[in-house]
Amino acid sequence: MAFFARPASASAAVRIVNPNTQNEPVQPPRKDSSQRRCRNVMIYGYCKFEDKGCVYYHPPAEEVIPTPARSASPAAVTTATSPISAHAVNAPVFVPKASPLSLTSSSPPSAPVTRQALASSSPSSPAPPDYRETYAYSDSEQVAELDTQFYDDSQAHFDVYSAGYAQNMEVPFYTGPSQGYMSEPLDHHLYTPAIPSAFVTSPTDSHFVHTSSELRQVLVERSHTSRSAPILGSNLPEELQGYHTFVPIDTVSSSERKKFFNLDSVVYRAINSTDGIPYVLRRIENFRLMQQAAFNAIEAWSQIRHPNIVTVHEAFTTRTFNDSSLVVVYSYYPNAQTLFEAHMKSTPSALPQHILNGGGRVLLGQSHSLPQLSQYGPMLPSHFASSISLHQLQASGIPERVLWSYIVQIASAIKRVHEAGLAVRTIDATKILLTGKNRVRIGSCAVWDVLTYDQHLDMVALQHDDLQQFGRLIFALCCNNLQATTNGNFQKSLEIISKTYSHDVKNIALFLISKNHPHKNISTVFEMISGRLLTEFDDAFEGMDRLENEMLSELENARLVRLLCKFGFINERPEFARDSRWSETGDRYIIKLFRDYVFHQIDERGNPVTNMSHVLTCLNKLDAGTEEKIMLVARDEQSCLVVSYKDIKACVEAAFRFNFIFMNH
Ligand SMILES: Nc1ncnc2c1ncn2[C@@H]1O[C@H](COP(=O)(O)OP(=O)(O)OP(=O)(O)O)[C@@H](O)[C@H]1O
Repeated sequence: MAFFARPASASAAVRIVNPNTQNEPVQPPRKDSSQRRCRNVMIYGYCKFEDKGCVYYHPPAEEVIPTPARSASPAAVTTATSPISAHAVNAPVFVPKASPLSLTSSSPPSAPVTRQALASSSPSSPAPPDYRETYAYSDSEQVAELDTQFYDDSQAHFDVYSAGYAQNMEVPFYTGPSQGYMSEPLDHHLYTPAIPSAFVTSPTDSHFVHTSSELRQVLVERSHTSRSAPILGSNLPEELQGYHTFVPIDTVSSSERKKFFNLDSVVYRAINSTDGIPYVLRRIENFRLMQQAAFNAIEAWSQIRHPNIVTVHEAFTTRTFNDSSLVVVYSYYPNAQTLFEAHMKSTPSALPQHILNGGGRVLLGQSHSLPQLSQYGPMLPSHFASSISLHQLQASGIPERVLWSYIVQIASAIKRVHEAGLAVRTIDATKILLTGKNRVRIGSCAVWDVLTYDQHLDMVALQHDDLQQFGRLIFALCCNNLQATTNGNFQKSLEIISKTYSHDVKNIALFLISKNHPHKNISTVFEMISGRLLTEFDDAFEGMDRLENEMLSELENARLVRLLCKFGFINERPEFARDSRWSETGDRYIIKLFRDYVFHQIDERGNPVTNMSHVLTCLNKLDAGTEEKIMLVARDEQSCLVVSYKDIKACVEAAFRFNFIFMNH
């Protein structure tokens, strides 16, 4: 009989051998099934399928060492040939291959074993061991739950496969019924559970981070956007200053030229050849650089790293576009929208008429209104849906909580810039980007500094102007109108703010747009909004907790992919075909059997079992190298190995190292 025996020192694997063939040096021809001793008898001393069509040999009762009495305590069930406990190795009941008739006519799975039934079962009345009992021994608390699960699953399996059974009689490999895997209890230490509701203020929503499923959708959409292909025949340069694959971000017809305030401007996404990362290139058309020193501002801006500022990377001039253009390069945020696009640009066609007529008006600042708006979600980009729905309804502004979040973030960005001795100069709804849920970043920085270099403007005045722009922005957002403070709209806008928002909002907005205020600077602004900062901190930290939790579950993927790669490297190497024993010996043999155990399970009708949770459970346990033991059965069913995940992990590591060394020499 051929089997693999690891040196005792190298592995804790326990071999379960067939006693009839123990001394045979080579693999014998396969016996007729009727002569082969039933594995259930070998393991459990008993086969519950003996009278139900099991074709294997069942020795008379006196030949079999009796199975120990059942007990609710973790009793060991020993076998005639193995000193180990079948329960201890989680050995599933061996269901014999039998004629289709005998199995299809077998009775449906037995009724579930309840905790009461287990407790009342007499120790002196031997019964076929049942792997439900394994759970009872290991954790009695789980029995009731597992019983139900087991029974339902097995019933379902019975029905699902019964039709196709007769066609699948050539069973190449078998390790036990699939029900065992379906009811396998997960070791929750190996999995990342959803964040417990006690850890967050709201189990479903958080201010800065989407729910898990939304987050995934948003990230996938961003990934798609940043990989979108360039438009063919767009006449864009193939390469410019180390950037390639140009894609215009905001495609507009030539009749409606985009403006950077009053200058013609185009925004592209392009990939940097050095780091392979996409960037945004803002091109200002027809700009002639008179002095190289104008780029000093770019140098200063590129030093600024702030979570609410779109980082400036570099700038250059070019004639590639058949004019003289200034190009400033920024970090790229896929699917970013300007505050104007997100909150002010009307999309009337996307809204039902009764809403447009005012019937759907909702009170601002009351977050409980938001869920009702989800019905319009599909028309809106999902990543902004929860924060912009109110605005898409053309109500007069945005919720107060969101507004304060913007105010705090923009104030923080301004403070950083002013402290660096610069002025922002682009605090405008068309230049501030919404890059995530309630996350804003001031974009297009530095362009004005280059454009107006020769005007030698006073920095203090420019910083003062920043605060006024900030005030105008708050008015615009509250009133949903870019012209809220001009064209005679001021009084009306003030009324809207007074009616809709808190006194604090009105105060800060008025303070910011005021002229000649003696103590007007960004530090005073922070004194005024200090009461709102803690809410931002709290929400930001909660967002971090959520993201960390999401990250944890993704880490599992990386671990599992690495493991799968190792399997791929080790198993069935065609270049070793000359050595037919390549995967039949040593560590590789255990790995091969384990691979079968994980991926090539078949059910009692010979159908492949594609149970992902079984695969994930096994791989996670393998990665963790647990002490839990499993029984691996050779393809010829002549030998079994009882090994722990820890042993298998050691085998994988050793074989992988061997492969690696071998391939590198
Ligand atoms: N750094 C960036 N990352 C991702 N997208 C950006 C970035 N900067 C700008 N965009 C996007 O490019 C598009 C055009 O930007 P632009 O500043 O021209 O906005 P706009 O609304 O067209 O303003 P204007 O009315 O002044 O032309 C906007 O949709 C904006 O979201």
